[in-house]
Amino acid sequence: MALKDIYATSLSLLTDLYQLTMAYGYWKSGKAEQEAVFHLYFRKNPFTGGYTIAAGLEHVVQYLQDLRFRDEDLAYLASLKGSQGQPLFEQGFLDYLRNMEFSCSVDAVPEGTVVFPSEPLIRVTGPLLQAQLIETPLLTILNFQTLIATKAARIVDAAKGDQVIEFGMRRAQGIDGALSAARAAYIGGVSATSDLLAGQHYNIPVRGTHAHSWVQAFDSEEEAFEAYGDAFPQDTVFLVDTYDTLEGVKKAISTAQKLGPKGFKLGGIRLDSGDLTYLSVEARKLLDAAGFTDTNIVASNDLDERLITHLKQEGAKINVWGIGTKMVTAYDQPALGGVYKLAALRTEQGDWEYKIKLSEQLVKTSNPGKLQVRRYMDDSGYMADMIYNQLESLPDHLRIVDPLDSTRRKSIAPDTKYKELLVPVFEQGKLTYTLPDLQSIQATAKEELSKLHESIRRYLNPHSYPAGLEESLHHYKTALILKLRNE
Ligand SMILES: Nc1ncnc2c1ncn2[C@@H]1O[C@H](COP(=O)(O)OP(=O)(O)OP(=O)(O)O)[C@@H](O)[C@H]1O
Ligand SMILES: O=P(O)(O)OC[C@H]1O[C@H](OP(=O)(O)OP(=O)(O)O)[C@H](O)[C@@H]1O
Ligand SMILES: O=C(O)c1cccnc1
Repeated sequence: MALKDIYATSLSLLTDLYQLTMAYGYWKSGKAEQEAVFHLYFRKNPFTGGYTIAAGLEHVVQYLQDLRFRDEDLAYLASLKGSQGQPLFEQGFLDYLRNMEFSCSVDAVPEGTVVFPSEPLIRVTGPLLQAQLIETPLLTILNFQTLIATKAARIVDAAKGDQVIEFGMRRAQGIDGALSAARAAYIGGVSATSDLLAGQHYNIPVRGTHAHSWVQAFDSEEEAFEAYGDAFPQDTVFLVDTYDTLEGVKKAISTAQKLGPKGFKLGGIRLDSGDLTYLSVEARKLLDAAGFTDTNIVASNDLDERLITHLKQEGAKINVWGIGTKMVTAYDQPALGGVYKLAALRTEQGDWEYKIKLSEQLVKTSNPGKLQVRRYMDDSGYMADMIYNQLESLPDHLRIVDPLDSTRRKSIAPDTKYKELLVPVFEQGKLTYTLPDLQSIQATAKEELSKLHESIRRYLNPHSYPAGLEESLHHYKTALILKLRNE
């Protein structure tokens, strides 16, 4: 199948084999329709940071809206054989899949929202078979986009108001790695991408300069700049480091002076190697001395939030940052590690039975119930988050238990303002949520970050934001762990 056709077909098989074998097992044992609650959450903020930006929900919605097993999907499943050559799945099960319509309720945290460990980004309530089947694609989509949106937000924060352009496609982890990263990076706050496919599909502004090969293709740097300037007289950026950076800056200036009378405007110069502080300071002096005071200095070369911060501290005169590899590959944390866990099952009597996954490490033990996250705030910003079980009534006096030290508890004063993070997205399979456009999501992320204290946003040893379990949920969880361990 041609590459372009893969993404054009059904994504119903975008899941692990074990989701289908479990689905078959649920169907055979009569558990397929049993009502279940699953939560998708992560356990640690990425990049040893203090926050995470939720991203990817729009693609989850599109995937779920289109979740139907077509003839070609079922034919493939019918072709799968066990070790004895017998079909893996019975025809009756394949017929069940053919008629299956997505009927779960989905609640999710809107894209661009800041989130913290253990908080459900998505909650799925519905038939066990369906709610299980979608685990892998939901994780695939949200883990990656959330990771990249967070990385981009850190980089944009380090750039302190300078423009950041995403240049990563060539170094991304494959085609969707590039496309999804461009979308997520935009949510995280970059101004533009060099990726035209992302520009076309996601309406992200596109920007670019030129490569070293452009300069190499001419007999001299002057000729190269002049030809590019002739072709693009407005806001052109010349890459100046092909041979000798400061000589390149001088040639960019003389070209701009030569083409000026024809209406040419030098938008910027780009530095892509060498000591970026020294070169940007010297380049700024040359540009200013020639009257090009509003010409931008763009820098690229394996940059990330740490290097940008260093360069700024060193006094670099860079005001536009081109960031590729380290943003789209989420350097130096290649995956978010989000998980999807069963938290409640409805019994035959109609009651909810809460479920937990035990682990030697407390942070890896899942949370039981049907969870919601309440975020408390005052006029200066966000104060604390409380994860609670919506199926139980809340006590009058609310306290949040620190997940890392259960002796530390934070009382919530009555009448403290709050919002609930999970909002309805699908009600029994029907989409009830209006998807915001990407520009609004980017604005949401910016506003959300402004509500976090600076000490939580800093990239080095940030303060941890108070987020934990509501006290009665904490007690229930502890009792359940003890009961299961004793059993
Ligand atoms: N002043 C600086 N302080 C800290 N790091 C810097 C500074 N200037 C550049 N860097 C970073 O140092 C790294 C290596 O740059 P270096 O100059 O050694 O090689 P290079 O410029 O990539 O060489 P080339 O691209 O020609 O192979 C890059 O990640 C670059 O962003
Ligand atoms: O450095 P990044 O953050 O990944 O940004 C993207 C890089 O892509 C281009 O490099 P190119 O492919 O020409 O290779 P280079 O690294 O030799 O410059 C560009 O000049 C940037 O350096
Ligand atoms: O337009 C640019 O300057 C660009 C695009 C992709 C990668 N590096 C640079």
